[in-house]
Amino acid sequence: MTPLTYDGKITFFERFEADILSGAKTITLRDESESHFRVGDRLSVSTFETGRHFCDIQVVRVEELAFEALNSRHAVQENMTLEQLKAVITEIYGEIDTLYLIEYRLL
Ligand SMILES: CC(=O)Nc1cc[nH]c(=O)n1
Repeated sequence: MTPLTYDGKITFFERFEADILSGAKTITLRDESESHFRVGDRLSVSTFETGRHFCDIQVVRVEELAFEALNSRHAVQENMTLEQLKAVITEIYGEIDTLYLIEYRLL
């Protein structure tokens, strides 16, 4: 079998791992420091807390998104309610105006 070559790495909090692996969470919303991902990139995914690798993903969409434009479709793609999603983003990034939506598929 040909080994996977990676274009980069990304980390997720452990609390999101099960949702990613089950396919319930198909996007992630990041700040400008993680806006460099490109469609087609194959990423090694590990936990933020310990760096444990738990899957590989391929980026299928990258889009700038205003916090104010977050809607219930984004929430479904994050497996949360819209209220929960806004609270999680604010908890992670504080007050933030511009996000980067990264949609991915599991490899
Ligand atoms: C580690 C980290 O920043 N994780 C994040 C941030 C935003 N969304 C997400 O799914 N995971």
